[in-house]
Amino acid sequence: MRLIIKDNGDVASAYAANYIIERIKKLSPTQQRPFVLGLPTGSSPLGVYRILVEKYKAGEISFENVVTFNMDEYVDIPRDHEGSYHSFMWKHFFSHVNIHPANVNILDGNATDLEAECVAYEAKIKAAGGIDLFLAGIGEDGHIAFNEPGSSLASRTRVKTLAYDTIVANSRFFGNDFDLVPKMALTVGVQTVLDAREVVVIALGPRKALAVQRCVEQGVNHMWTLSALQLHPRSMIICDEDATLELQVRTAKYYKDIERVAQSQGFEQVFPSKILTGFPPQSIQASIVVDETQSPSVSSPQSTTSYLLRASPATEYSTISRSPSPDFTPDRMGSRIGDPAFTRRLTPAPERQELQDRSKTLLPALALATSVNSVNA
Ligand SMILES: N[C@@H]1[C@@H](O)[C@H](O)[C@@H](COP(=O)(O)O)O[C@@H]1O
Repeated sequence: MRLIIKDNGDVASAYAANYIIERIKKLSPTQQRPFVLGLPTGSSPLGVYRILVEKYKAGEISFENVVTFNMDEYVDIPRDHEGSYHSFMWKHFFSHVNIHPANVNILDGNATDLEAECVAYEAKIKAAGGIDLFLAGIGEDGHIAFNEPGSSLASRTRVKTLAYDTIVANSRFFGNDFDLVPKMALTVGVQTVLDAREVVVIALGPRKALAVQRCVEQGVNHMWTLSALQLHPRSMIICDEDATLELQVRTAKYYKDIERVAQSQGFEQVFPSKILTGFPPQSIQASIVVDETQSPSVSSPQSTTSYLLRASPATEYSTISRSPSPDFTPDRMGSRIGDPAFTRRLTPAPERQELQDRSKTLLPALALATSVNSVNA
């Protein structure tokens, strides 16, 4: 996972927007092979959308051949309600660029069969060739999309009950009236996000600092679902200084340092194309029976993390060419070293030997003491 730390929200947003633009341009999308972009809502991506719109208006980028999939939508609020994610996306992004409305995909929180809507959404993502880049925000509790604490890290698009903290945090979009915030949402799953070829997260402000710390410095944990990105081969969190406030100084410095090196090596904006076509790793590919035409490539994705997150033991990694670990080989270091001290320590009953050793050193001393005493007497 890369962590890009910028001085403030504007610089971080510009970095994210430019990154997305570079990625779209690099792919040179066509109608047959569009760029598939996953998108979030919330206040964090607003700066990114503003810059994307500016760059579009300046003729620097076209969304003609871009297909989008939004992360989530509330259940049971009218599509044209100003708090709906449909309204949000058209207001802040879609109506300002040349995207085809038919290429915009947002979950329908008013579908009569919500489960079927979720299943169809996953199928639609797959039919589009998978998501090239998922832009995401982050909740204060570390959620990604609406994958609240405790969500399965293998989850897919589904109906989700919102956490109390999220309802409180999002009440600002509903006139600060807690009761007006929908209590349910449709959301892509953690695994849906992990299946994207690339994930870019924007995290701004001190309210996100604890979540960033948990997700970057601590382990993969379903209570901070963004932490699952640690399993993704190409994920990146772009944040401002305020969002790093809970990180150790050492961590922030480390990420700034390696980014400087990456920049000097020409890796700053775009990964070398061979990385993009080279996963899952050769070792995994070789052991999986797949139709050659379905082999992972830019146009036909196959996520490494799907394998990593599989519940059954991983069998993809061959152990044939690996020598067994010395830890499991019955061997006595003492017999190799030939030092009597080691041999002695490795006897089957060390306590008894210790007694024997002690008696060997104690008895002569005792004998000496006895003889001195008898002389003094
Ligand atoms: N479902 C969205 C998330 O996708 C978003 O990341 C989060 C943070 O929003 P903000 O950026 O406004 O803090 O809000 C909502 O919960």
